[in-house]
Formats: sequence, structure tokens, C-alpha cells
Amino acid sequence: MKAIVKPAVRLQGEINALSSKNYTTRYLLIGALAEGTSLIYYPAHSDDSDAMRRCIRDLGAIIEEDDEKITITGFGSNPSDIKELNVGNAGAVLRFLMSVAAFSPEVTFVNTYPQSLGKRPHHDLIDALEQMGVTVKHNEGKLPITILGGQPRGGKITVSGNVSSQFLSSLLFMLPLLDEDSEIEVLHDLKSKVIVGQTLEVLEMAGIVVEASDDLMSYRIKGKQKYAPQKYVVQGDYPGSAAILAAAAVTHSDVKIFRLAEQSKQGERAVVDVLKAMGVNLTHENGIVHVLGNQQLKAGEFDGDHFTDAVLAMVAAAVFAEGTSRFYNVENLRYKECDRITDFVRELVKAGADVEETQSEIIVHGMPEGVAGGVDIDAHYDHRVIMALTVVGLRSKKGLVIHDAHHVAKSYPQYFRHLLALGAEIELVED
Ligand SMILES: O=C(O)C1=C[C@@H](OP(=O)(O)O)[C@@H](O)[C@H](O)C1
Ligand SMILES: C=C(OP(=O)(O)O)C(=O)O
Repeated sequence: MKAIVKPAVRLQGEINALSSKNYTTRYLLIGALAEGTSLIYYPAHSDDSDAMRRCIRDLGAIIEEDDEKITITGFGSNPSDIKELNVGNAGAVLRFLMSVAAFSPEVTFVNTYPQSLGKRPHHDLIDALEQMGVTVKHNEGKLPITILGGQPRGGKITVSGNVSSQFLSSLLFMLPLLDEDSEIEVLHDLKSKVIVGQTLEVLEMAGIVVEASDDLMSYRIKGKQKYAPQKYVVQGDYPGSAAILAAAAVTHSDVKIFRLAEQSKQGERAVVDVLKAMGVNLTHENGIVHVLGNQQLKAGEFDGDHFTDAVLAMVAAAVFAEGTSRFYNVENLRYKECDRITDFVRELVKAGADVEETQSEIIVHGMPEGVAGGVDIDAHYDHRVIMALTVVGLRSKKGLVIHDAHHVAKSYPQYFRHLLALGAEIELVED
């Protein structure tokens, strides 16, 4: 599908935030790792959350769903003896389930997105699993990956946090189910550290005890724990909503998004402060973010690692700010659905923006007068590139044509529908 994005005159209206992708994947997982029946209210429906549903069902979870909730009866540490799993393009789903697969004799994760997830590295988790006596066959740390598990053992485990926090989260979910006690030491830096807080939060909700150091670099985990079946309520999703907020910020607008909890542990909650720092007229009260956009933005300097999945949307806003913005500490964006620095900067420059990259930064020389547009954009299989370039298109002189825009469904299938409801002019055309 291609999205033909026309310049926007004004955005106005109210929408309900989509449900959080990262909480949905986590609640589904801990529901699967529990032995009783859990309830998950308002789960996300997107390619990634569907991938988690499909895979845990294949692994033996019993799932029923109505309009409001999922009822899930888990398999604990005894998954079915399934030979193959297809996680689609979902990095977190792959990485979380690689550890769970260690409870099965042999599971192969197939490579259905060779140009996206197929290029992403998983060595750091493979190393950690090997320390636990698990044999892993892989293609230089990439898919396809076969886990030859059976009897993983706990103990002292090290894992690098340089590339992704998902490796650490994966171990934190699985280690409590082992017979032995474990200790994890995180080596190097820990990127996307805030999201580990979401992992610890949901573990606690399921009655799992993990002792974490204040800097989140070391952990003690008792073995023989059990996940308690629980009732979970999925909150609104900040990373996806960040793109709508950016769209409202760069246009004349009066937009409200509901269901965005002020106290959320989602790092991307920071976008409210980022946009405020950029001078956007915005309030956040009672779970409602209200933007009154007037196209006046000013540049800023931001540590993007605090809001990793919303960096692209904030860069899109900065494209129209007065002055030069710098998003630093974002090197791990290179290991996502595409290289979110080089590939993204290339598309922004095509659209007429003045943007540069270094190994770990995106630098934006703002153009308050708007960009030219009038070009075709390659989505690079990346939902966040699609959302961010749509924001740029709305404030361009000639619009943008975004190819392969259906990949937006990885996290936010209703993204274009939401923008249309706010008055954006976007034509969706089958290729
Ligand atoms: O734990 C998670 O659910 C996620 C962690 C982050 O990845 P990294 O830790 O690789 O930055 C984030 O980008 C991803 O969308 C979801
Ligand atoms: C990077 C993302 O997801 P994942 O790593 O789970 O593929 C994302 O949602 O932006």
C-alpha cells in the first residue's frame, strides 16, 4: 500500500490512544508463563502483538478473545514440543521467546523478513543462553536461529546491554522458572534502560521476585518461582501516540489524545516534555494530552535513549523548529527495523529536510518555512519511519508518497485512520 500524504491545513479532534505494544507483548508472555488463567484487558492489535499471540498459542497457551479482553491459560515452563516459530518482524517477540524456547527440545525461529528482522543481531542473547548450557544454531547471530534446549541451568550469567535491552528482559522473564538461583551482570552499557523498568514492573505484578541494583546493571533471581495468573489492563501507547502529537505540533491544530497515563513507566512518556521544551503549547492532565499547535517550534538537545521508540517522531517535529536540534545517544537505532539513523536521514533529506548524522546522533537544522516534499519515500520496512515521514509530509509544500506504508501495522494499524479523523488528507492506494 502507498500513502499519498497531502499538506495539512489544520488538524482537529480527539482520539483514543492505541493500546501499548510493549505492555501487550509482556502481559501475553507472563500470561503464557503462568500455569493458571490470566485476563488481559484492552490488548493491542497489531502485527507484533499478533505475532506474540500466535507464537505462545503454538507453544501451548490457550487463548480466547472477545472485544474487550484476552483470556489466556499458560503453559508455565512446559511449552509444547513445537518445531518452528514465526515471529514476523517483531524483535521483542523473537528475543523474549528465544529464552522460553530453551524449555523445548528444539525450536527454529524462521526468517520471514530477511530485509528487516533478518538483518538484526542477536549474538548477545545467544552468548547468554550458551552460558546456561543451551545450544544455539544461528546464521552469524542472525535468523534463522534454532534453540536446542531441554534443561537450561541458572547460575552466574553475563549479558551485554550495548545493542538492546531486550536480551536482558528476555533473561529476566525466563530465569525465575529455573531450578537454580541466578545472577545476571549486564556488561558494557545498557541501552533503552527505561524499558527494563516495564519488565520489572510486570514481573512484580505476576508475583515474581527479582532483586535489581539501583543502576539496573545487576540482578539476583531465585529459582523455582511461579508466575501467578492475574488480571492486567493495557495502558495507552506513547511511542505510537508520539507521532500523532508530532503531527499536531507541526501544524495548526487542536488535538486531544486520551488514555495516556501521566505516571506511566513507558520511557516515551518523555515526549510530552520534549515537545514542551520545543515550545509546543501542550497540557497533560487526567490522562489526556492536549496540543494546540501553532507551527512555532524551537530546537533542543535531547538524550534520545530515554524515549527510543519516539525519537523518529521527535526528529520529524524538529525538522520544522527554529534552530539546530541534536538527538544524541541513539546509536542503537541502527539495529532496529532498519538503520533508523542512515536510512531515516536519507529519506528526510529526500523530502527536503536539512539533517545530518554521526555514528550516535541525528542533527536537525530546522526549516520553519517547511520542506519541499514532492518525492517518493521508501519505508525501509519500518513503521516508525512511515509515521515520522507522514508528519513531515503534512508540513511539506508538495506532500509525500510513502511506499510500503502497510508496514505501519507492525505497531499502529489505525495510524492513518486516526490522522484522517483529525482532518489530514491522506490517500491510501494499493500498490
Ligand atoms: O522491550 C521491549 O519491548 C522493547 C525494547 C526496545 O528495544 P531495544 O532495547 O532494542 O532498544 C524498543 O525499541 C522496542 O520497541 C521494544
Ligand atoms: C524497535 C521496535 O520493535 P522491536 O524491537 O520489538 O521489533 C519498535 O517498535 O520500534
